[in-house]
Amino acid sequence: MTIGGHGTDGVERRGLMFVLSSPSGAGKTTLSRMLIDRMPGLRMSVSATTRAMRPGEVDGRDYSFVDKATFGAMVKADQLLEWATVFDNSYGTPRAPVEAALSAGQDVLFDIDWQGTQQLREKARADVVSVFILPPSAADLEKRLHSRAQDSDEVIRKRMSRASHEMSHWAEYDYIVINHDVDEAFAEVQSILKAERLKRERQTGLVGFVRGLQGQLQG
Ligand SMILES: Nc1ncnc2c1ncn2[C@@H]1O[C@H](COP(=O)(O)OP(=O)(O)OP(=O)(O)O)[C@@H](O)[C@H]1O
Ligand SMILES: Nc1nc2c(ncn2[C@@H]2O[C@H](COP(=O)(O)O)[C@@H](O)[C@H]2O)c(=O)[nH]1
Repeated sequence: MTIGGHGTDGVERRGLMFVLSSPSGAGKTTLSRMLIDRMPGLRMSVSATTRAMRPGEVDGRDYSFVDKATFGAMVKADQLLEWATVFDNSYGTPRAPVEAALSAGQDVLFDIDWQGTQQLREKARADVVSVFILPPSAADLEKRLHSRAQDSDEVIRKRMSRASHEMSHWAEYDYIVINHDVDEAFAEVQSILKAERLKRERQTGLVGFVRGLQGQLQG
């Protein structure tokens, strides 16, 4: 994957793939929206899905809502960077927008499950930074799924019964954030992104930058 661009300080930097995963309802969509609003240089990856649109969701913003045949054709044409079946529906990351954003020096934010994270890691290990969001308790998780008021009781039951399995993948992630308070969790996730952007190996323009500084000192 071709990755490169300029950091906000003008030093060339490799774009990174910032992944948030969690059991359903722990808060990754909420945290993703806050990150996109408040962190310049970060683009959301809009997944394709065969699941039905929820009230308030917008096609092309929250997901690209496609039928099963279209999703199958995208898989066949290798248009998805990763894909998985979650809660009986297919979800996948369209490849082209991600590659375009990374090539333009932007970081890309993914709200995907553990299966997708594993696939991204296999493809671009050095560029993936993964964060697993945990709920403070099972009771809070259930309350959040109900308070979102977008899924039937049957769907919520399914998601609660999958939560333990989803959570069993926590140790595969680089960072773990417990989402007690949304502002605190946001501050933690934001700190991770800021620190990862400054990693020496990501700042590919540093050699030239430091040489320039040394030239100024000598001249
Ligand atoms: N720290 C928090 N305290 C209380 N409620 C929260 C907190 N974080 C998120 N919520 C609420 O919990 C509900 C679920 O959050 P959200 O939709 O972000 O979860 P999610 O992990 O993206 O779920 P899914 O995987 O199903 O998309 C939302 O109504 C959101 O406003
Ligand atoms: N592997 C992928 N998982 C994805 C993708 N887009 C979303 N998801 C995950 O699916 C579940 C359910 O999402 P919901 O919007 O129906 O609540 C959640 O864990 C998402 O993170 C994707 O492109 N690939």
